[in-house]
Amino acid sequence: MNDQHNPEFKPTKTVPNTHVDLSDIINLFDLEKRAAEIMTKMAYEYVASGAADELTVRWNRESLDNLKLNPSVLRDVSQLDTRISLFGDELPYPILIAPTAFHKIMHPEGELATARGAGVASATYVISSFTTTPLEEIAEVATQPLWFQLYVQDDRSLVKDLVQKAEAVGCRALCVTVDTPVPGIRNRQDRVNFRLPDEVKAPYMHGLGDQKKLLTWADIDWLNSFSNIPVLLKGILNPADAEQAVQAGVSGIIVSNHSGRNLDTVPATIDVLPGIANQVNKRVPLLMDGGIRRGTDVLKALAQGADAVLVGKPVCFGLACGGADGVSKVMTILRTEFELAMTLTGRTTIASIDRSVIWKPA
Ligand SMILES: Cc1cc2nc3c(=O)[nH]c(=O)nc-3n(C[C@H](O)[C@H](O)[C@H](O)COP(=O)(O)O)c2cc1C
Ligand SMILES: O=C(O)C(=O)c1ccccc1
Repeated sequence: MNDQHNPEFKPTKTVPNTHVDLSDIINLFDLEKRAAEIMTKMAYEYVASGAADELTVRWNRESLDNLKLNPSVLRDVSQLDTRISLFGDELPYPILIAPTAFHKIMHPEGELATARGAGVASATYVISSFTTTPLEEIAEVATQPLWFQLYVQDDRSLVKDLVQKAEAVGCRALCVTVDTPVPGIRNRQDRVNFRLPDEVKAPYMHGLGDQKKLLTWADIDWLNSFSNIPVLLKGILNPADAEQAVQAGVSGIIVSNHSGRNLDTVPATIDVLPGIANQVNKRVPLLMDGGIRRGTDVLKALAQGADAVLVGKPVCFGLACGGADGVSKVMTILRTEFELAMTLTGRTTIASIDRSVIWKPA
């Protein structure tokens, strides 16, 4: 979509209206480089940074890189089926847009551009509690399933209202983020004195810093008691918590370390995934995020037990560089790479992607 031809497009002073030529963007790493050149320093540092020494940020990538693939040859790979079913919806491929905050600091059209890009790419978009656009407006432009990510704030009656609003606009699932009782150490954000520009508002949130009544398992029971949509927990990193989540009756689990943005030195998500997958044993869908940048990463995550993955930072960079076009480009690049990875490893269905895809020394 071209901004100039979009009747809803209103330039703001929030971010420069940079619309990059996306034709030289071949992969998701190209996009991050381009984003670093065109985003405001504050927005770039917000998106790109991790907690403290960023060891977990690095490990997410290193552990994915260190897994090697084990192709099977001479199989008929002329027909691929990449569809999955999640909570009654069919997704054409197993990659979702992770919830990320403050899209209007990345692009003037903010979450509307993200929703439009998701629509073009046939991707499910998980809206952040820190959306800078009202849910109704996002729902109006969305053509693919929306999910909602929930941060539980102290005022539980407002939390209930927000869940009900998400349901009312048609969100299909609720991802309750459980890894952020307090914000992590964000040295790079502190150095640029990160704050929202005055004209950008997150209408549903009153900040994370003032959470005094901490979220506990009792709150998950409470959410389950009234939510009419499936409740997933986002930010699980060990089998014991995954087991407790299943016992609590959640509908799904997202293995996540918040892209290494919260507690530095927790392990890479791809490393904890197999143990959690063994524990959960397919009782509920298992999703994973953190460092997914290549189609082979998606394949590896599915091989280690995920049913689907989410991508965060690349979508932010795509949004910054090209609004809806940039978002759809990110998803389409990853989808295309994933299909190639399936073809070249001889796996034509999602069900056929198991641990045998990962190479092991004899
Ligand atoms: C800029 C940014 C903002 C984020 N905001 C949220 C948020 O509001 N809620 C949440 O649950 N996770 C948030 N996350 C974490 C993502 O949902 C996701 O777990 C993570 O980004 C996935 O890793 P990746 O970015 O390496 O793909 C954010 C991540 C980034 C990069
Ligand atoms: O940046 C984040 O990762 C995040 O989840 C968040 C969003 C808004 C405010 C503080 C943290």
